[in-house]
Amino acid sequence: MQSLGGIRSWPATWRTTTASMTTTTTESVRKVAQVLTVAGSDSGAGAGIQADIKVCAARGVYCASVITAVTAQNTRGVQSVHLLPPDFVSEQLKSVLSDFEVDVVKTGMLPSPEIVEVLLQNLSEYPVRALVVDPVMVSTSGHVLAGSSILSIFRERLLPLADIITPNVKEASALLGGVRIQTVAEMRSAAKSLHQMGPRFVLVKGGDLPDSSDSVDVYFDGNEFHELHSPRIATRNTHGTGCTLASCIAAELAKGSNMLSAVKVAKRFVDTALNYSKDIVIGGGMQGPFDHFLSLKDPQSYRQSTFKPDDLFLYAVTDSRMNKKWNRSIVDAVKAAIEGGATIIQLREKEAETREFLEEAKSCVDICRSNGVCLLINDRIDIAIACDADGVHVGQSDMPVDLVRSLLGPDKIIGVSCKTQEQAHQAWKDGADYIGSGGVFPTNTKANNRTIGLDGLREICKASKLPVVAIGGIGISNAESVIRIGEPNLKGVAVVSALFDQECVLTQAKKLHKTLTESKREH
Ligand SMILES: Nc1ncnc2c1ncn2[C@@H]1O[C@H](COP(=O)(O)OP(=O)(O)OP(=O)(O)O)[C@@H](O)[C@H]1O
Ligand SMILES: Cc1ncc(CO)c(N)n1
Ligand SMILES: [Mg+2]
Repeated sequence: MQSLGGIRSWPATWRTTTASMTTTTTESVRKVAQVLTVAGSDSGAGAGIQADIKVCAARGVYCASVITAVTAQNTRGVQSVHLLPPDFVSEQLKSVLSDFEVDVVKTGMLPSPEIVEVLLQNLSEYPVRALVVDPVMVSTSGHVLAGSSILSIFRERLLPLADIITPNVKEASALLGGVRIQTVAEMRSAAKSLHQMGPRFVLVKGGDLPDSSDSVDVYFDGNEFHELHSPRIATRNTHGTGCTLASCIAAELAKGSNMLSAVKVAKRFVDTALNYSKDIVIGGGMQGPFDHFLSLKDPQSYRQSTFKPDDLFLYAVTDSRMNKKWNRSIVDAVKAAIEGGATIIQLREKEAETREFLEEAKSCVDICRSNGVCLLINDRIDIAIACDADGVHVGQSDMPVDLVRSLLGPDKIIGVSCKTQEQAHQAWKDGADYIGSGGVFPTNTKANNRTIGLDGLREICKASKLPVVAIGGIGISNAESVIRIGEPNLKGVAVVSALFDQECVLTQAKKLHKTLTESKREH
């Protein structure tokens, strides 16, 4: 199996370009990111194959399905399980893997060692870029979906091939021979022991951890731990959270994300979907399914699963003249800014030729996506659509926000520059996601730009229903005074010269990140 280190990336969704229907000489081809789920069917459709297909569809990724078992299952529990013959599972695997360009295989219920065996054989014959193993063993209702007979083949042969495994606390305990896991400290030590079985990354899920007010998942990459916290949502609709999390990781990997970014997006997706569906009623039992398609009904909360206001913390805006002056490409500038801690990137290229800009923007999308950082394009809606950027930033004399929204669709982020309370209100009414406010201090980057000062910034923050990022003449020496205004919806600062009109972008980004972090801590 190829390692994830060499992961390829491409514009991944089926939105990106349209194939020409009329030309006969050159056929335009769209690459679609593809996941194959190898899992069991849940007749209640909250977990298993049905959840996997829904998640991938919601994330813009194609999902093929090889069924290992059929369960008679509802919100009250699992009534019966029927295993498919291993030979027939193998037939399905061959059908899909010999025909499709599968990027990532995700496994769920693998109910017998013979079925794991045919999976291993097919994976050696048809390598894929990444393998996500969700070691499903017991349903939340307590029914055994895969018994102890699968433990040894899991430990010895499947886990060593996995890029990531995602056990819940019970599954982690079973894989480790029954160790006690009841605290986050015990989850950490379980993650470490599981890592020694060979997977490249381990995520121990804490949805079922007793007595915790947070829902904590522990991620281990072999060196470092990350604890992913989210408030525990009070709902009965948690059936299928595990399948959803693993499939969302697979979908993000298929689109080109690195592992930690994929896991973070997946955790946020589960959290947003659970929150959105916490009071729906489907079925009469204790374990209801939730709604994966919130994007169709509540676009704003869907956007929040990829963009959150805190992403505005250190907002880097590129400038073609500065890159030319320091003789570096946009791509190198963006790489250095991200490495130094930039949390969102905007490409603002006023003089670039369209064709060249588009190619550069595509490369920047790949870099940003693999680092889990959103990329916005200034003003050029056409470029944003063509390179599948995460959104745009527009000024008051650019295209109006409601039109931008209708062109970009519900999933994309829109930011607007606002100097007055009225403009801030309008931006909110038109469906923007954040506003940029300034110039806070005088600047040379933008000619004839009125300075609003810290007082003007404070007024706009008070009036704005949207998160605010401050812009204009901000750098290491005055960033603290901006943070110090202490308005809760002021989420960060946007900078141009302070990063890009500098000899070393990386060093300046690191310094500014440190200054902002310290200022935030103190105020
Ligand atoms: N009530 C909740 N509120 C917020 N997040 C939750 C809640 N329950 C589970 N999660 C999150 O959902 C994800 C799946 O975790 P969980 O431990 O429930 O997996 P699982 O037991 O394999 O799920 P399944 O119900 O599919 O068997 C984790 O990221 C976990 O933190
Ligand atoms: C088929 C199936 N797979 C996985 C799970 C775990 O949620 C389930 N309940 N049912
Ligand atoms: Mg659970």
